[in-house]
Amino acid sequence: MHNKKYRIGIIGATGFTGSELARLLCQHPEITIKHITSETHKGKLFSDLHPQFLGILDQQLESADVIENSEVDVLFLALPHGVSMDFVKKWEHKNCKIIDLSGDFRLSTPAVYKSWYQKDHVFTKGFENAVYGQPELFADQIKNSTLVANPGCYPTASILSLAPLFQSGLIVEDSVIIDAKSGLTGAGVKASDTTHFSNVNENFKAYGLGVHRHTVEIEEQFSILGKQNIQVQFTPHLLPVDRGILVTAYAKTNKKLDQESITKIYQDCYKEKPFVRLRKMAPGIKDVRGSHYCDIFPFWDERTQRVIVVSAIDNLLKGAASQAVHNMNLMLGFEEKTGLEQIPLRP
Ligand SMILES: NC(=O)C1=CN([C@@H]2O[C@H](COP(=O)(O)OP(=O)(O)OC[C@H]3O[C@@H](n4cnc5c(N)ncnc54)[C@H](OP(=O)(O)O)[C@@H]3O)[C@@H](O)[C@H]2O)C=CC1
Ligand SMILES: CC(=O)N[C@@H](CCC(=O)OP(=O)(O)O)C(=O)O
Repeated sequence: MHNKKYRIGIIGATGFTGSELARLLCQHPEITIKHITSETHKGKLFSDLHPQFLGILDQQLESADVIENSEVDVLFLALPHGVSMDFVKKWEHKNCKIIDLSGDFRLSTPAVYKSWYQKDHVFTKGFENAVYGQPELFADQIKNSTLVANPGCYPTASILSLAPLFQSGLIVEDSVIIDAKSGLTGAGVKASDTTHFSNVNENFKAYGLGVHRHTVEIEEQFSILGKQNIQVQFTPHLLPVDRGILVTAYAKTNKKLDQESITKIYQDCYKEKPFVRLRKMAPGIKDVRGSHYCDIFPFWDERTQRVIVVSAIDNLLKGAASQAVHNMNLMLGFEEKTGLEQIPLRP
């Protein structure tokens, strides 16, 4: 039997992204799941909570405190923001790599974090080491890092939609509008008024206008790629579906393009990126559901002289769990596609 060398732990395994991580990692050829934690359900079997794992991962959920002295090679934090930072603080001096799925280490400074998350950061030192884990853009830094800040779901779809044009210096500063829609699992496993069936079913609404924390995450990454200070207008919407994010991004360019030239820019940027697929027409969320793909269609609107880019991801996968596994593959030196080649699930 193939010897699975690397041991991993998932803190917060009962949540939506934690259980998606478990699903992917159960089938990963190089790792073994050593610990899965839950505070609310410690002592129960994972498969009692998530029956889809029956006979596959009948492992006991432990309290995160109990595993503090255990050794793992990679620790995934699938915890709410504001909670993850405590665990990074506790684990960062140990000989393990940490992949944090929350927003706690994605931004440039503790001050920026405080202004968008309305919370003091308890582990500001982590900002010095954290690498923004967008594998298509920062693979070299990710390979050498010990702390990866896994990108947010809306930022993943938004950043990949316009990165080629920012890298080419073609975007007119402050012309970017991002209209984004997410399925309900983006809101986490805990029920709330927002996620109540009758508030979501057959409904569709915008939220977080002008204040959503992903605005600054997207702006910071565009500013790095475009080498200038970028502001974006970002509006998220809640879709009455389980999973999926669709982004429609609009921008002005400082040079006249056409469909052929814009297609070429995207082909050049993503030619060696196996999980970005360039489409010939606007993708839908079902085209990527259950997979690690980000499907993108860049369109030049000759009439308005604007670029319109549509991108689609699965928020729980490319927007969270599979992106975290992609980062792990880079950090541990595996082939980047290992364990990530699921074909999208449709209809
Ligand atoms: N859902 C999505 O599409 C995306 C989520 N993310 C981010 O990933 C992280 C996880 O998201 P998601 O899986 O949706 O969240 P969930 O709310 O579904 O799950 C979070 C888990 O964290 C555990 N938890 C909560 N509070 C504590 C605590 N104080 N100490 C220890 N464990 C705690 C809970 O488990 P228990 O009570 O069993 O201990 C819970 O199952 C979040 O930061 C989120 O913002 C990022 C991109 C996309
Ligand atoms: C639909 C929905 O509610 N989505 C979440 C974002 C998803 C997410 O988890 O983002 P972070 O990792 O940055 O917290 C929201 O808007 O708050």
